[in-house]
Amino acid sequence: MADIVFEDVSRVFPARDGKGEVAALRGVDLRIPEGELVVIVGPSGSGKSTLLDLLAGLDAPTGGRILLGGEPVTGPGLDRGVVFQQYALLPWRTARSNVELGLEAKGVDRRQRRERALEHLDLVGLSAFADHYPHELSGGMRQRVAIARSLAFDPEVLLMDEPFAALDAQTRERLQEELLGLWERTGKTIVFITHDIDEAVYLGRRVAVLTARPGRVTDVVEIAFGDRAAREDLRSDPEFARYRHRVWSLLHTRESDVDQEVVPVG
Ligand SMILES: Nc1ncnc2c1ncn2[C@@H]1O[C@H](COP(=O)(O)OP(=O)(O)OP(=O)(O)O)[C@@H](O)[C@H]1O
Repeated sequence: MADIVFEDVSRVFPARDGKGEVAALRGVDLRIPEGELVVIVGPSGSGKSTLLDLLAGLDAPTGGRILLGGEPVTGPGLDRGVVFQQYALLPWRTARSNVELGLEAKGVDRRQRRERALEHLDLVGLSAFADHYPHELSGGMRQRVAIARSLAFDPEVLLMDEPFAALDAQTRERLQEELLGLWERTGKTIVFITHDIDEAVYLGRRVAVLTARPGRVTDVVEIAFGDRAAREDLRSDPEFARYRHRVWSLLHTRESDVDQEVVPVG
């Protein structure tokens, strides 16, 4: 089972002004079962991006360890696809050719690359735009291409760092809906980072709440709406408001920890 386990994970950076240290994460414990959609929510500066970078293998913890399928994460790998806030598409490549990128790295032959790219563009509703360049696409479409690119090389885990934050509200809601559909169809493990409580409650089957810096998981809220499809406007549902309040309360419990941001050394 490709479960993800954070065991007492810390990440301390040297302060940018050269004086002391910044503890971005301290003692993070979290288990994410395979196939789960987990949202990690936390205030600005609580170490959300740091946590995702560690899981992506783009950075290493200064304490504790992260296991994926029982193996410690020691660097980036094709078992994890990452989608960032900025689309990170290559402007000189078409949508299809951008989706093919990861497949090239995997050594997939040309014909299969093309097929897989088109299949995944279809999955995100962009078949008709395969030959368009990023500048010819809207923000939402570009982010869909980025998602298709991450899924095309069939990673076990999809890591998403505030992927919809730069989009307008309507597009964001549409992409949230699409992401849920994608998750149901593909059964991928998805770790989604956001600072937006509504987004967390709407998407997450479990919402892990980080304290203010240094980030630590205070609680994991299980979200179970029963029959989502039966509710026309889930966000207006009283149950949604209750979950929202629960997460909000957890986010506001440990703000005094901000004082610990800089720890002098020596
Ligand atoms: N390379 C670095 N060097 C020094 N400090 C860093 C470094 N990277 C992150 N930090 C600090 O670690 C803390 C957590 O940063 P991080 O970007 O992970 O938070 P975040 O929760 O993603 O914030 P936001 O929601 O604002 O993007 C911040 O105080 C940040 O300044």
